[in-house]
Amino acid sequence: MPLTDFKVGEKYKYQNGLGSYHETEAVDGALPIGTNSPQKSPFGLYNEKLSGTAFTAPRGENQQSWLYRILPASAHKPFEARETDTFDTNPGIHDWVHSLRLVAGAGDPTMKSGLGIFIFAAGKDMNPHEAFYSADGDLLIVPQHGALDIQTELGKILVRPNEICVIPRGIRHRVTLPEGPVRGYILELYQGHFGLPELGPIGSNGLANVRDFQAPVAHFDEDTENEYTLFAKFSGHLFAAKQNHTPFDVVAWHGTYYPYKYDLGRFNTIGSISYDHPDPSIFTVLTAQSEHAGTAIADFVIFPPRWLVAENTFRPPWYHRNTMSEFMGLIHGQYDAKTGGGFQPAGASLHNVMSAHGPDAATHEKASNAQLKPMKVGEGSMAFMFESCLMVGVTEWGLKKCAKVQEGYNAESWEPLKPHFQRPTPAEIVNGTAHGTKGPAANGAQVPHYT
Ligand SMILES: O=C(O)Cc1cc(O)ccc1O
Ligand SMILES: [Fe+2]
Repeated sequence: MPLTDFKVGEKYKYQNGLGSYHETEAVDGALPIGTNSPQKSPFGLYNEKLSGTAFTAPRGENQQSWLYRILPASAHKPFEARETDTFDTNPGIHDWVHSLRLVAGAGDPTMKSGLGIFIFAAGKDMNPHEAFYSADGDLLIVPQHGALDIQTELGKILVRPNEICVIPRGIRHRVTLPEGPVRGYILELYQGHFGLPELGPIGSNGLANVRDFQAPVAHFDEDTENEYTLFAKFSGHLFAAKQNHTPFDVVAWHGTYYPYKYDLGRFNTIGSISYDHPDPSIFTVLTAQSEHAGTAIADFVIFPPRWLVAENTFRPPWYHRNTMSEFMGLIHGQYDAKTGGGFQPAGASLHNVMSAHGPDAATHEKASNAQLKPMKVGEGSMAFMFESCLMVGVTEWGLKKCAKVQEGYNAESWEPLKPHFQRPTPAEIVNGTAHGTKGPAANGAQVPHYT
């Protein structure tokens, strides 16, 4: 069910549409008309451009916004290196910035290539006089527990479990926790940007619909008295700079480069209404394509509650080996390929390039004997996958320090699988009854098959 049906109040206001040109002003008349960079902007604001792509990127890809603010972003003292891996000075309770743990990744932010996957678990608000940005990439945030109140330069966003948000590279933000501790996953995209997948024969609507993505409206604070600390993640390292004014002073903005949120409950899920289990690409919410069309640096894929009606079909995911890597997480409920108990909410799995995987033994047993009535799977459940064409390496933290690795994963999932093969008898072959199962023949038609 969509979450965003109920009112969240005046504090959060959004404009709908992804890839759209948006414009918003917190004070009427703050956007200059017919010019981006007038000699003097309305109300004495500074003009500032924020580029999300090279100036010369083709129009279809170009992303940039114009910000009209009280002081420009450059008005800060020099950055100094801060602890990167050692911020655990206050054990157990971290704010957003210090809660991010790199668990896996591929590539290198200095080359603007690849991605990083983080787990976060924060227990306290960021200080009111702090802000953070990542120069390394776009942050796709998937909360699993608790709400994130994210004040960005471009406005405020509330993100709860079953919603996601994207904060593009460079956008300053501050995270507070209105409902207490939070936990979740982040995919940081070091190259390109997320967009919607092509729909092909599906047609002009379906999957995640454009209008369900929400960008914030402009919101600004006025403070040129207090000292602020600006944290930056740059090439995987943390830096901090002081400034004597709030970074959240953008009175109006317009453009195509902005943060946005999406309620996963609004996803229009499509599946097989005849037979066979389709590829999970039909569940892609957002994709970041490599230069090779159809091959993603990162796909964000979800497994929402849905009806399964396929006839004569082994309905869970098939056993498979993939040239892509598959990092999965569970927001809530149970994933239909893992009913044996190993994969829990807030957990994660990684099936790297060519790692053989599929339903665990309990799921196989159940699904291969189930009566194939229409059935709803995933009720109250939401699993997701970060799928990448890259080989994803696991960090020292992911392998050891987190101390959460499920050592018996293979043993519990697939080693209990039993062979069921029965060689046909010569009589069965002669009688022509040894052809295996026939196709679905839902309408009684003969399905051709060959021996
Ligand atoms: O491995 C997984 O559980 C993810 C997955 C789901 C699916 O329905 C088909 C392929 C696939 O990799
Ligand atoms: Fe898979």
